[in-house]
Amino acid sequence: MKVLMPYIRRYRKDVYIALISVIALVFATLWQPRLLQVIMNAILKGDKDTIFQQGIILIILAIIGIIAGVVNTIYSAHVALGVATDLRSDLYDKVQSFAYADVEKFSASNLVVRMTNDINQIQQIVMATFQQVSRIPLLFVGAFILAMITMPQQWWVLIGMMIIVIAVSLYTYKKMSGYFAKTQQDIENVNTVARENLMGIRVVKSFVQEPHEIKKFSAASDSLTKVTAKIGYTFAILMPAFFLTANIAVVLAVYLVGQNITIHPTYLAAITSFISYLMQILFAVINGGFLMIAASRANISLGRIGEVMKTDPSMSYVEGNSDPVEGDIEFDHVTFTYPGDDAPTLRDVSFKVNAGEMIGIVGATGSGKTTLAQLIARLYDPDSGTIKVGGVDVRQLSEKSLRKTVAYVLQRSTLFSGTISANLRQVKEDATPIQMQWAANVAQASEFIERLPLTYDAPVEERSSNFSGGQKQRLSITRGVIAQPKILILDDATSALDAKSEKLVQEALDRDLTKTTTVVIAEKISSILRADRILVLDSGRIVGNGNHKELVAHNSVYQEIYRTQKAREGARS
Ligand SMILES: Nc1ncnc2c1ncn2[C@@H]1O[C@H](COP(=O)(O)OP(=O)(O)OP(=O)(O)O)[C@@H](O)[C@H]1O
Repeated sequence: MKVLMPYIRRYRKDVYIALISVIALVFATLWQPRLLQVIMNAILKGDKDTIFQQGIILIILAIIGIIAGVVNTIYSAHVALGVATDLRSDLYDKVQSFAYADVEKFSASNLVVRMTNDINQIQQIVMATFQQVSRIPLLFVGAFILAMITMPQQWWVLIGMMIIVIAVSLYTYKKMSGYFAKTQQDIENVNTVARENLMGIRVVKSFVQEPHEIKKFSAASDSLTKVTAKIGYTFAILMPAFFLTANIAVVLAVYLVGQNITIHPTYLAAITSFISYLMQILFAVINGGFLMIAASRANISLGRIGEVMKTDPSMSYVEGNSDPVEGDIEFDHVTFTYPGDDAPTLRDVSFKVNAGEMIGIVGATGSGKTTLAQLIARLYDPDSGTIKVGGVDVRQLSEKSLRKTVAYVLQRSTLFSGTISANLRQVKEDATPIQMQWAANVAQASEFIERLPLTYDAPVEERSSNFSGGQKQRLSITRGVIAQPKILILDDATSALDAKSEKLVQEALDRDLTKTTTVVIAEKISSILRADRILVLDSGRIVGNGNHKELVAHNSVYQEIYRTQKAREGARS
């Protein structure tokens, strides 16, 4: 609730209107049976004046009720939609402020569910709160008092019905809370399975994994179906049970009153009014139950949203200069462990790279190459040691300055849906067509971009599905070089290019980005032969630092990798 109150306060005016309209609505609802009673008695007496007068008041009251109901719904919706929109936007901003490790901790699909499904739950409860919360107690107490006034001798029928209905409601509420918590968890599981499947659809298809994937999805979906069905069954039993209780109360009241109706004809009007109040009490309890169930569901959602809102980004940046720094890189005794891991992935790593140099990083799979690159871009901070870029500790650089200095191109390129130029302008807002063309030339992308009907304004579909793997990599490199960064990290970023294109990219980088420090992580040694220096990683340690010739002559790990690759190439040719 603490999370929600500041958001609700922003809509004070709408809240007041919603609450005032509820009071008008309750008044109209409660007063109508009373008026009916007066009119019925007047009919029995043949008092036309009273029938006419009270009839008009009854119509006015009904109109007031309708208007108040509509106004209440409109303003409750204003508050609910406003709160949900603001909360969603703040949640999104919060997630944007997260470090990479924080997003990994929650998982992307989990955060998506929190931003969509959980926010929807909250929207619904806020709406229900301003429609029902003040209405239910007013209606309940008002109907109870008026029922007692109308037929005081039937007090025990009233109390009996209330005890049964409230007891059943409380029991169901307790049971339902557990079901709703499980529903939320199951929705998340279904989302995770569906998301993983759809993101990896090519792998699923190519490895004929559909039956396995269907089984996985069915398990998650079945669990959700089961718990949803349990909720449905409980409601299916609950509603008729409530109405049965109310009907028994009505029959009992009618039976008891009916015996005396000839002696007291006014009882006829009173019993009609009494039954109306009984029904209003029943509706108040049912709606109260629904509200409690929705509240318990929303409370879980609120907790999940609060958890994200309360999480401080595990990494913060200093404010300050947004200018890029020079391209030197220095690792000084850097050790790094992934959050939650026991053993470090990088151990006591030290090396220096001068601005403008090209360095290659090689090592067996899992040796820590990507991790090392991620530390240069400060996606994580090391456990110990320092990383300097342009002579400054990366922790002392503003985020803008670091992003302007370091461009990181990944093997699995992520382009955003929109257009090619919009993707390039994400890195360089004021990129001109000539600059785009230059960057595309470096990445060997201009040839295919210029064949597209809309060239640089060509659309990029979701997950860039309208481009081939090689084209995606070229576009990513284009985006990486467009701002002429001081440091360019290519993390296996040319793996989908053929040898000739890869060579052309390398030559263009040498020719056009002479001042840029290039860090190339490559599986193939042929990709880094021309590097000024090559770092050899083995189980998170640097075991070699030299050029190709030196390493081939003296470094056993490098020799092993080189030999294995040569043998593989020999076998292929
Ligand atoms: N986000 C993560 N959380 C926990 N452990 C991780 C994470 N990312 C990588 N690792 C682990 O760190 C080790 C090094 O991974 P890294 O990706 O740096 O290796 P790599 O040398 O780039 O491998 P490859 O050549 O296969 O890309 C691996 O054992 C990997 O399982």
